[in-house]
Amino acid sequence: MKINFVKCHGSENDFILINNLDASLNLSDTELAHWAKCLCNRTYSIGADGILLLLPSTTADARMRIFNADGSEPEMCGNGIRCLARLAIQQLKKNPIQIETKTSRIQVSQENDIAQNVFSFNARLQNVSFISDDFNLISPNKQPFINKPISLLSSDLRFTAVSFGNPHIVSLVNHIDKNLLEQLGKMANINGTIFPNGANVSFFRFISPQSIYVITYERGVGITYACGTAMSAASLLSCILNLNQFGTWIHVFNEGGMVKCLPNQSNESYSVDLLGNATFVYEGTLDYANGVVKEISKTKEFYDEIAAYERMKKSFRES
Ligand SMILES: N[C@@H](CCC[C@H](N)C(=O)O)C(=O)O
Repeated sequence: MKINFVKCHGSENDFILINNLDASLNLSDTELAHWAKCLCNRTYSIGADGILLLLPSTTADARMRIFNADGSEPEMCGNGIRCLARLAIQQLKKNPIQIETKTSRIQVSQENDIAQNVFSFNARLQNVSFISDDFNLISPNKQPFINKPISLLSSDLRFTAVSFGNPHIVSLVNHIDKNLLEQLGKMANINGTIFPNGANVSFFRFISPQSIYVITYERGVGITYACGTAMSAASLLSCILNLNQFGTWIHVFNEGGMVKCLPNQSNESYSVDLLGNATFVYEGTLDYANGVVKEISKTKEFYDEIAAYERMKKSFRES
């Protein structure tokens, strides 16, 4: 069986995107988890932070499933949904569209390019919550956990817990210490002692008004170039901490580039528009037989897109 895929990235958070809109591919959850572990391996296979599946939906225009590199299935992926949106909008010839995720329905749209020839998409993240069963152990009284210490993680940092479907804790820091982030990320994801289902852990730094930097230890992956839901969480927190203002676009820089976030507050409900690239790197084919991937080949490379994205990144370094 030959399966086509697209290697793509959002802020260099990279994915293997499989179009199964016609439901012709019938893989069990165990097989998909196994595929994610094998295909995301950067030493022996394609290499990626996760696999994305574009599927038909009965409640929206399309459905997304994502599997992390370790085979776990998270609820949501902000960078991934932009890549998936690109393929779905192309296939369905409709813009905007609604995409069903594990816990929500998200409006995605193609927008003006954020930089010349950098295909750009917006995801309106509305299922934002400070209360979630994922935070029961740090907040047994089910109160929002905002800018407070988590003694099991650190004696001096303060964290805010926020769910975008998937659980995040975010800390404002003056200096980014990647080793510390990795250490805390690992601690937050062992044994379910602090978070029953693990959590994504991020540090963010204030650069200037409307400009922050975010780095994330992703549950099920490790430190990535960027995490879309984490950047949305950090931009929201920057407003809560009065560093930025609701209703104003924030440039969120990351190891892999930049996205723009627009945090909004209406009464007690929050949303974040996440606008950024969805870059195709190459198309390829997997030859799959008897439960084993026999051969992986590249069929088309997107050199122009890769170059446009590199130019965008270079322009940040120069400014
Ligand atoms: N990279 C993603 C988040 C992917 C899921 C995450 N690792 C989790 O387990 O929650 C993003 O861009 O949001």
